[in-house]
Amino acid sequence: LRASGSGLLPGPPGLPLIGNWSELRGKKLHLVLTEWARRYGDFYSYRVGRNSLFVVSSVAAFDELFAKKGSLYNSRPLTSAMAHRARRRVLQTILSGQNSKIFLPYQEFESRAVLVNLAARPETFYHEAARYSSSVTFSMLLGARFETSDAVVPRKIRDEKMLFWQHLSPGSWITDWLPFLDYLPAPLAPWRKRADWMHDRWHSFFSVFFDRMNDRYKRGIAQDCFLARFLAEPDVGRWSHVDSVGIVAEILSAGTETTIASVHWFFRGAIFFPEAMKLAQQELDEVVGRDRLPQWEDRPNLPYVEALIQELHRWSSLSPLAVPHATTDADSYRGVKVPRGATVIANTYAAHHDAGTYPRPEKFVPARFLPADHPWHDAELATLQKHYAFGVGRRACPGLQVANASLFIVISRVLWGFDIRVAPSGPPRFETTASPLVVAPAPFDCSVTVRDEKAKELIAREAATLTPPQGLESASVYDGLVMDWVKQNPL
Ligand code: HEM
Repeated sequence: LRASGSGLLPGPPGLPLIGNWSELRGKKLHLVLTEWARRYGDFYSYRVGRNSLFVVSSVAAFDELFAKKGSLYNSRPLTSAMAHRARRRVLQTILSGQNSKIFLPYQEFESRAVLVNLAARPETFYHEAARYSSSVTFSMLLGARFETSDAVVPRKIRDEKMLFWQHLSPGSWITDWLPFLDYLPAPLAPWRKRADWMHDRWHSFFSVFFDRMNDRYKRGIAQDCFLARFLAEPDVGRWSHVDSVGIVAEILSAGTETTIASVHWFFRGAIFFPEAMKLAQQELDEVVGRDRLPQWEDRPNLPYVEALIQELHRWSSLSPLAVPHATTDADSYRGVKVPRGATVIANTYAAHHDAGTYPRPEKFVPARFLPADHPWHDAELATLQKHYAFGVGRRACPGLQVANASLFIVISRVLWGFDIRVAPSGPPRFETTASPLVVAPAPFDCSVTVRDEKAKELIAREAATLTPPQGLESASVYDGLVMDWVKQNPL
């Protein structure tokens, strides 16, 4: 316990000057913070340099701080580019409510393409997940789609994102969110130069997409897409290049990798929890039958598939620490003083893996999210029927509806058409990718086979008739531009 205002704040003791830095270096931050939550409780702080970070790790504390005291706990640390209010408004307008329906034709079409591609080359399922999610976001934002699962652009976006986080953080990404970076003199803060370099690089990379569309718009040849509509707004002139490119960067980086990771976790879950997948297939066969694919209209009649997606969010916890929040004013919680501008991390991974809240948390059991009157409802495991995968409080993910629709249509169709089993080489080891904000399974093998003759026939018919929604161009137009950019911006 360390003194904090009138209270004593639990947390790991750490060393003078560097705080807990050395305990975090090279480790997966969410795992260390979860271990500390077990030791120090659901509200503790740790230190990096002179700065204290507060970690909140239980559903009760999420509700108390991010919901009840929402006006105090839902800002972003000042260094975050995401703090931009106007940008948030635009993003929310595009992504939520009725507008999220703009994505539906793309999700509809691309999920059919997934079936066709999986039937032809089942071993590419890992890349196909990336093609699907990238195509949905690119179609909406830029009016372009990826035809093949080995496209260069989604991989480059991911590489740049990894680089972004690695370079902004000397050892631990969270330091980017720390005000103390700003106070250290330059010789003690070599990362600041790197951070500037990385911000410039990030902006320059996403300008490739923005500038091309801007140019097409000016020449009157832009296809209908969100970016073209944004450029047509009367007050667009008030937006700086940095902010406009920032919208493109945020949608491409926040929207794509998360959905890709979800689909990867789904395939991994299917290998280890076949009984859950069998129940979903049983429901699909009863509700949809074997003569057609699941459609949007089926969604309300497929509660088990819906529950499977909720459980996927909880079980995977792919954004384990959400995005750090900051306080807008000083507060006191459980007798502990939380200063104004403090970084507050919602450890949703820890909450999702707390056996008191979600019994047997390591198990993938969709039945815990089924309504109580459903015959497959699992009363023993169903204590809390909500999760925090999209973050906490007012800052929660604006892409929630888009993401859930993307997942519903692709997961219901894949389960309708395919069996997913352990690969002949055996079950995959547990390895995750190193990205700090999004944790995904590293590439792995599994066996994906068409379920029956009905599925085979229907997918063959799809293959013969599938045509993309009108007005979309091939995203390969960006391949050359992105590769030229890579050449001009070597590491
Ligand atoms: C499985 C899919 C997804 C997950 C698990 C997810 C999760 C999250 C989380 C945890 C946050 C931070 C919330 C907080 O601070 O408490 C976030 C923010 C955000 N997400 Fe998502 N997300 C997903 C899909 C998407 C999609 C599809 C889009 C857009 C097309 C999107 C756009 C954003 C944006 C723009 C923010 C930043 C909002 C802000 O800073 O105010 N996300 N997401």
